[in-house]
Amino acid sequence: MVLERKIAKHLLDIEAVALRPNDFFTWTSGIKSPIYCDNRITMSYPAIRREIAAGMSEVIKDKFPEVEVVAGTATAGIPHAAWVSEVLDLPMIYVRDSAKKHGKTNQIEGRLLEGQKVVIIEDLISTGLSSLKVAKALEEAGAIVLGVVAIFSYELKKAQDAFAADKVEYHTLTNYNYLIEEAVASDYIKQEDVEKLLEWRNNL
Ligand SMILES: O=P(O)(O)OC[C@H]1O[C@H](OP(=O)(O)OP(=O)(O)O)[C@H](O)[C@@H]1O
Ligand SMILES: O=C(O)c1cc(=O)[nH]c(=O)[nH]1
Repeated sequence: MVLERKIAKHLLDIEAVALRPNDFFTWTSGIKSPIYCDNRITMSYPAIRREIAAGMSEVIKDKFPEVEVVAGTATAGIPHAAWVSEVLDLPMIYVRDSAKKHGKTNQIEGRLLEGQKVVIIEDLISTGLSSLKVAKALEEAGAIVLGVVAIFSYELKKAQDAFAADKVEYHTLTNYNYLIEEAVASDYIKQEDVEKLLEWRNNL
């Protein structure tokens, strides 16, 4: 089984994926969705989180070999960034959604030096705006952002456009299409649900 299908299967098996066709979830962007993928659940499964860290590390070695620092996005990207930085033996930082209101008033925590080459670790990409906000904060702090690596993406057209507009490269371990394929193969959903789920995503 290819890694994309394997990770999708793990997300389904640990019930990280929830479907609520009659009571939509609200995403961070405000989008109302019949599906929510809670990748935070992967923290509770050491074998799966190790597979994610190994997968992300391979992507980084392949696509961003000059990386010097791994940056986690607050909050869900932080634990994965920690595990990836351990695999790659690299420094880690994390980036808050906004600057702290007290203490050192940092948005970026950890040591970031001017001109360092950074890869951002995110758990999930919907519109991509959270990742791109982190990329902007890092660039404003003097970093060179090589790209973003995430576990999952809904592959929304608006996310692809936003990453392209900001010239930020991104890679994910799996995505919505693989998740749906795997959900049908594993009998989590029926063929009739597939059309509805794809139509909903394609119309966003
Ligand atoms: O691509 P986007 O449309 O920006 O959405 C994806 C973001 O939403 C979730 O974070 P959330 O805001 O729920 O915060 P958390 O990481 O603290 O749980 C997720 O962890 C991503 O960071
Ligand atoms: O866009 C979001 O906020 C979002 C969607 C999703 O499926 N899972 C998640 O953690 N956040």
